Amino acid sequence: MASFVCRVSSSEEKVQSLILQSKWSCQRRRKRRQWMAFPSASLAIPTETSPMRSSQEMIHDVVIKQAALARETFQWNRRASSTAKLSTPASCNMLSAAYERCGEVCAEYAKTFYLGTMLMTEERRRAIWAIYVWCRRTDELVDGPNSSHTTPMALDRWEKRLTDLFEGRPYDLFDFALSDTVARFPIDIQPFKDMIEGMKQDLTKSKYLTFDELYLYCYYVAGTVGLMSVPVMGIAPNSKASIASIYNAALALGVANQLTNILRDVGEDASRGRIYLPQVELESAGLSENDIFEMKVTDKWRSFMKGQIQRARMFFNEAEKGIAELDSASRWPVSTSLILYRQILDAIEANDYNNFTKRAYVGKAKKILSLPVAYAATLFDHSNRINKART
Ligand SMILES: CC(C)=CCC/C(C)=C/CC/C(C)=C/CC/C(C)=C/[C@@H]1[C@@H](COP(=O)(O)OP(=O)(O)O)[C@]1(C)CC/C=C(\C)CC/C=C(\C)CCC=C(C)C
Ligand SMILES: [Mn+2]
Repeated sequence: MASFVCRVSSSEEKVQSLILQSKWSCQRRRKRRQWMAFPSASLAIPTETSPMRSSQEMIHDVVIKQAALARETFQWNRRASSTAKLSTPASCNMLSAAYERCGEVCAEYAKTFYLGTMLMTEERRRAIWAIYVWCRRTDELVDGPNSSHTTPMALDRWEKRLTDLFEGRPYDLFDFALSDTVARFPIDIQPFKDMIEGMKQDLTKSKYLTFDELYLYCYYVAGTVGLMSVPVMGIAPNSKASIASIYNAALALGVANQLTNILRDVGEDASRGRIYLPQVELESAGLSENDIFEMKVTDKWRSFMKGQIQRARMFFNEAEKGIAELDSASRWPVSTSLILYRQILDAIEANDYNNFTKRAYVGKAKKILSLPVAYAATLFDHSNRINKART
């Protein structure tokens, strides 16, 4: 990963601080939304007695804000995009080179995903590459080979750099591509800031007490990707769904992916002293942290895992409903990525829930087969919805 790992500027700039926590600490109570029911009582979110707002409520506010911004700015940005294009041949060449490098990074680090982007229009594909590279670099700050040098202050500087690129002051070639992307599409900075917040949390937090805590983490590091991507993927002009419901589906896809990542990597994470699985749920399944560190697949573990897998699948189902609402050219790649990721859950089952020492893996043949399956799913679901709307 060395070739594109970012170096965060060492200047001691003071950065605005993280907005969300203070904004979210307001005690405004509102009716609790139970939009995601849980498969068993032991997985229910224990928020009813808490005076604080649940993660779902707080994230819901972000989704509503993103949806409103997208509605307001879509027209404006489309018009602005013609002026966002750089005029001199030299800067045009540099921009093409910047996007090309983003594409190369994608192709190198996420082959299947890169293939998916080849199904999109050129403008969208390049934008998704630029977002991908920024996300990957952000993750590398806490997970990459130099992560031991990453401090919260370094992440503050990364955030300052983000603000700069959003204001048209990119720092390097990759930032240049993203800076162009955010000028072309109605993309808000908040999900990017939230991803940085999640990475900060990862530096200090190695345990999650409740699912509500884990859900917030999943939003930070993955749900945000859904919110960043929708403005690029585009919404079908004839979609009857509300923008907020489409953003919710995108959020659900990110959360589903991250929960799947967590379930796949239990052993690997435990060997780094990390347990993402909610402690309260482990306890009510009769499991302790030590059971995880000892990495034994017992019946208790299998039954616990069944519940966790069921919940991840519910998020995938929630996400699936949104795909038909996306612009037609974006449905296939998103559907492919959903089907591929969801198969990791099947692979955990096929490994008899040994996610300690066996990596759940989706083979090449299955991956290739997923392409026509995803294509058929988008055709079928879309026509189904159109027919429903007609009747
Ligand atoms: C309506 C509807 C369904 C719209 C679809 C919206 C959409 C395209 C959602 C995308 C969701 C998505 C792919 C989320 C990524 C989740 C993810 C894997 C997050 C990873 C975090 C950290 O995890 P960890 O460290 O445990 O994992 P590793 O071992 O390091 O892998 C991430 C690594 C954060 C960084 C995320 C990325 C690099 C992926 C960025 C992807 C995109 C910008 C493109 C998404 C587009 C398509 C076509 C799927
Ligand atoms: Mn990572």
